[in-house]
Amino acid sequence: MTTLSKLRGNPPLIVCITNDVVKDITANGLLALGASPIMSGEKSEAAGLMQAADGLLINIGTADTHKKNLMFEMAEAANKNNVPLVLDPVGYAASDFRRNLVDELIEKYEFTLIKGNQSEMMALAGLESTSRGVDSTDAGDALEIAEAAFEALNIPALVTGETDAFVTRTRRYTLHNGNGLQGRITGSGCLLGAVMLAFISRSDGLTDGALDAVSYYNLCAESAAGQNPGPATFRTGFIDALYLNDASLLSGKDIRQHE
Ligand SMILES: Nc1ncnc2c1ncn2[C@@H]1O[C@H](COP(=O)(O)OP(=O)(O)O)[C@@H](O)[C@H]1O
Ligand SMILES: Cc1ncsc1CCOP(=O)(O)O
Repeated sequence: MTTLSKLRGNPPLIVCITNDVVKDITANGLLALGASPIMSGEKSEAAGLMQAADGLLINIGTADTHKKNLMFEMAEAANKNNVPLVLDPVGYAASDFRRNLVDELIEKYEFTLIKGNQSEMMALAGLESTSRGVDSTDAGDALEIAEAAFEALNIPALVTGETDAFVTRTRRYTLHNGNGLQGRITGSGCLLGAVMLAFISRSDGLTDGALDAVSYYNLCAESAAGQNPGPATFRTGFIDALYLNDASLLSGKDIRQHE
């Protein structure tokens, strides 16, 4: 059985502590895919939610002091219950608050995966970045950035952009599907973190789950872009594509393994 069929047959509960901009697209994207999203804003729910959860996403896009405490409580409960934990360091270099929050999260908790765009991951890896906000302003070598991020953080790392790169302790890949319209809607990086958790929670291994997730997601974007030339209809078509396609779409994946 494919990971996508397993996911659809047994929808994973994905808890999303995510930013205020993308809550809607994250919930709708996960539901369309076949997963079960829940957003939370209350730290006293952490123990109970993490006993039932199949994944926890921490996305710092609109974090504040209240959400920081919530993130710590949830991450601790996720680690206690061995719940896969993904970190999206949105706008890492944009402020000291964001940098300190992410650095503290990484120091305190065990993350299954960290994913970010080139600018975010460059800054995290200690490389010089031109970043100012939440969008990537850099155009470097995705694989080199992912390697540098893994080396600096010791966490499996996905760098997103026109080319995506995934690096673990033993494996290095680049992924070449996707469409430029993904950069023209807000939330396409944020939703990907949640989708990755859904796949990882139903996959036999982190790498297979991560590669299937990114490829399926980006192939859905390609198919939606074919029929929707502008961002607003693309966004709708993309959610439809997450629902309408099945694992056979993955025959179009373009993944390259590197030595
Ligand atoms: N120019 C592009 N061509 C193809 N895919 C893209 C392009 N830009 C972004 N993507 C895809 O969009 C998703 C979000 O990536 P990115 O825009 O880098 O993240 P963020 O929204 O966090 O800045 C990823 O799945 C990535 O592969
Ligand atoms: C615009 C914005 N501001 C804070 S979070 C956010 C959304 C970022 O979403 P993505 O990085 O997935 O495009």
